[in-house]
Amino acid sequence: MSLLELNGVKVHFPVKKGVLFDRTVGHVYAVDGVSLSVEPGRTYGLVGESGCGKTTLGRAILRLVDITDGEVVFDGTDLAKLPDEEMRRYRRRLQMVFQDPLGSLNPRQNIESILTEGMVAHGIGAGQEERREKIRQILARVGLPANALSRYPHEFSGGQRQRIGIARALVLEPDVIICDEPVSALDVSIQAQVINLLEELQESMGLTYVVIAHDLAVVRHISDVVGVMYLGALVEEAPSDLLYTEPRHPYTRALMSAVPVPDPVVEDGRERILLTGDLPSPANPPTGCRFHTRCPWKQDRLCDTDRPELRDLGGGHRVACHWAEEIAEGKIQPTANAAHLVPAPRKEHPAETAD
Ligand SMILES: Nc1ncnc2c1ncn2[C@@H]1O[C@H](COP(=O)(O)OP(=O)(O)OP(=O)(O)O)[C@@H](O)[C@H]1O
Repeated sequence: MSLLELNGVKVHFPVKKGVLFDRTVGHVYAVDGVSLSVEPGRTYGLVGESGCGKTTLGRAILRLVDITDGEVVFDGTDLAKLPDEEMRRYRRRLQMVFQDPLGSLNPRQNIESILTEGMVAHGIGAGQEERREKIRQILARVGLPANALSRYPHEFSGGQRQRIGIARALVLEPDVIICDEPVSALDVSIQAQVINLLEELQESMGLTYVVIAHDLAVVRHISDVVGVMYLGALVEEAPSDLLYTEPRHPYTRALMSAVPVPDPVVEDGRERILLTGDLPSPANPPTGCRFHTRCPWKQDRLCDTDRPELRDLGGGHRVACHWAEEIAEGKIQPTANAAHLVPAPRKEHPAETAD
């Protein structure tokens, strides 16, 4: 049974004009009909280009933005329709860790004050001493010294500040943590440490994660299931390894082909898809399949008229492309009008030439 289920979630931001910004002249379709589910204790990774709606979707789960339509079912309750008063009871159980730890920590508060704030608001801990003890335990769990309590955010390194951000979520004893680009502001050498910490905490505390990131390697490593977003919609979803080895949507294939592979043997024969053209505006998305304006496999039929829904390919693999099977079987060849396929030159390997 899933702990978190999204059904047709839409977040449309009104575009206002006029002297008083009182005239709605259109909408930004930031999230436009996303359905997915997250199992308890597992990690759902969300990837996609900047502006595709990942953060807005994360914020919608926590109801930090107004949900235009759809359901956000958490532990059997649709949060989208809950009155604000009742939503408060659920807030504690769903927390967010942000990309920029410094920007999300008040520089004038010491760590104890930052961590205590949410506990007081949610009635956790009987008094100051009990809360302090809990904070000490959590700081130890995230690998920070106990003397961090009286220090201020600027006194810590980027990686330590992200640990503080994680501790701030953990003191509230959440079930779900939405991690929005949790390591992209950190040095590469520190990224692995924070990812490992998130994994350890998940294991020991039974946490459920939604990890939002543009870095495919990070998402692959940490996620059980990965969803790929393009212009406000999921275009593909699969168990992590399956998605990376058998991407079926042209957009996913393009994303994957842009990731450098350290193994030169793999690199040689690899498909390279260079997407041309800008990402269309979410205020004016293309008709039909939203990817058709940049798709190397675009067909004259269906692509620009019918918006594809996610279809089940089996094994938890879902794809929103009319022609996914034909493309995979090589029955449809790429056209060069919207993107170039650049097959890498096949180099000879010593193993192949040695006699
Ligand atoms: N409050 C808002 N009002 C109007 N438009 C918004 C608002 N918040 C986000 N948007 C727009 O919605 C779209 C999706 O933004 P979002 O931040 O969710 O994308 P993202 O995939 O998380 O990108 P990034 O990785 O750059 O954060 C963008 O076009 C953005 O400009």
